[in-house]
Amino acid sequence: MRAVLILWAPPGRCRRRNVLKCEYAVRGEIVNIAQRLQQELLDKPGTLPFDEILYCNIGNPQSLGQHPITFFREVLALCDYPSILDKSETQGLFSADSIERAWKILDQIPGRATGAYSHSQGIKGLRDAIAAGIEARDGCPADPNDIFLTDGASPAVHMMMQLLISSEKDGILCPIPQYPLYSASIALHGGTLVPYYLDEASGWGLETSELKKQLEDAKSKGISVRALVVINPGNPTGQVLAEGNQRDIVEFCKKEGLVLLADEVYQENVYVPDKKFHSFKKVSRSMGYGEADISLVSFQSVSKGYYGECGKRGGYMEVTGFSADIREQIYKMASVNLCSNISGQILASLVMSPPKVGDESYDSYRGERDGILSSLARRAKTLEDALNSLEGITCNKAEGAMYLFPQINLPQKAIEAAKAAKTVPDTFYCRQLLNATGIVVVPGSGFGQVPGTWHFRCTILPQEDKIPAIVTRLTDFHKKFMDEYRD
Ligand SMILES: Cc1ncc(COP(=O)(O)O)c(CN[C@@H]2CONC2=O)c1O
Repeated sequence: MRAVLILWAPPGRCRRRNVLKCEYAVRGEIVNIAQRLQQELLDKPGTLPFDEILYCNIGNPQSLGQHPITFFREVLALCDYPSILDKSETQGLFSADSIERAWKILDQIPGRATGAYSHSQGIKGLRDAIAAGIEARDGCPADPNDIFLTDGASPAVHMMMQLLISSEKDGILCPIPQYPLYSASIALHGGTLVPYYLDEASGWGLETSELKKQLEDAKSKGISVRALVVINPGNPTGQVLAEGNQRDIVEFCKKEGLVLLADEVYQENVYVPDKKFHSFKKVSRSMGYGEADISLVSFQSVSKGYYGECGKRGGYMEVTGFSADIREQIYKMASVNLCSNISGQILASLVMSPPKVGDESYDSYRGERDGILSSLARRAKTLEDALNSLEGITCNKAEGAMYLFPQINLPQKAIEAAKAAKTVPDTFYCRQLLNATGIVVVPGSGFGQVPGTWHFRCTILPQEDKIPAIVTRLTDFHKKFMDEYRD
């Protein structure tokens, strides 16, 4: 059964209240304190117990020293300044296949101008390349007309929330812990977040019994649940779903007529040998479900993976299983923003259609890609082991994505001290950690957690030579903190 979207919005919804309700902890209170401390380090060197701020709050790899992929940047440079292509010295500066790919892309852009508006879904030739990449990944057909290129995955998520939510009676099932883009977008659009709790004891497992329970609970409160968000690999939790679990989720959405919003921005970030990324598109088609059976929106981004091109703002949503009139509304929404930026569009096509075996750049591309991913896997393991060695901390493995999300069993004295400081315990801990070490992490309360449990999220992104210092500073701080607040 296909999901039905209500495209009518009640008059007088208080948008100002929605803005006030909206929160985004990844760049919240702790980061604001860090930026003040950063200025203090500049203004008054030597006055703080550390000499640099280590930003472990945001999945922003290149801000922490990760290099971009050479082939991607060669193609971008050539596309943005095509007259280089006519110069004889270019052959010696750029690989033959990046020159060839740049010509191919420019021939697909009207006027060969990356400064021109494009089709509101994105340049058709680039969507062809992305669709081909999806087909190569999944082994099932992908239609370029189902692809909407966006300025990162974030605006695509906002667009879908705008379409799905018409009042606070419209609910969206979201994982807890969740990436706060979802809670923020649902708040901004005046909807209701319907939580389903991931099971920390089973490595952040997603049980369909929990989905059913939360769905029924929402219905009993008069909430009409429209969609189910799944983030796979998970942020902040780092789990990679087993294919059988994904089949159960597809079955659940089909049975309940829910739109499946599959956030797959970490699809290239899988670090454990016993897990593999399967797209929900591939899983649903392998179950024999097609356009008429399930409404599925798959999100991808150029911000993650091994490319980490966060600032280029590229990504897409693949929209399948919606009726023509709803597709028309989605296109209308996209057209209001005219188009996404062309560099982001080009990058999204390169991410989904990178150099192949035999291409001149393949070996260097493969070396850069594997080097980054193997380093991320090592950093994840080192930090996971360090966290698990600390008193009162348990940390599930980061099977994928870019984060660790340890649980801290805080002494009652620390909980009382947090209350006295008019803050919640995990924020109190993160604030103390920052003030003592310069390490910036995000309190678990910014992602949601089982009431009475406390966590923080730390990225695995600082370069490997920085990891020992982070482990040392964190370990020393934690020992002192636990001694100070021991019951
Ligand atoms: C699960 C998930 N979906 C979407 C996005 C948005 O990506 P775009 O850059 O394409 O809009 C992010 C970004 N990750 C945020 C940003 O850094 N740290 C985070 O947790 C994310 O983690």
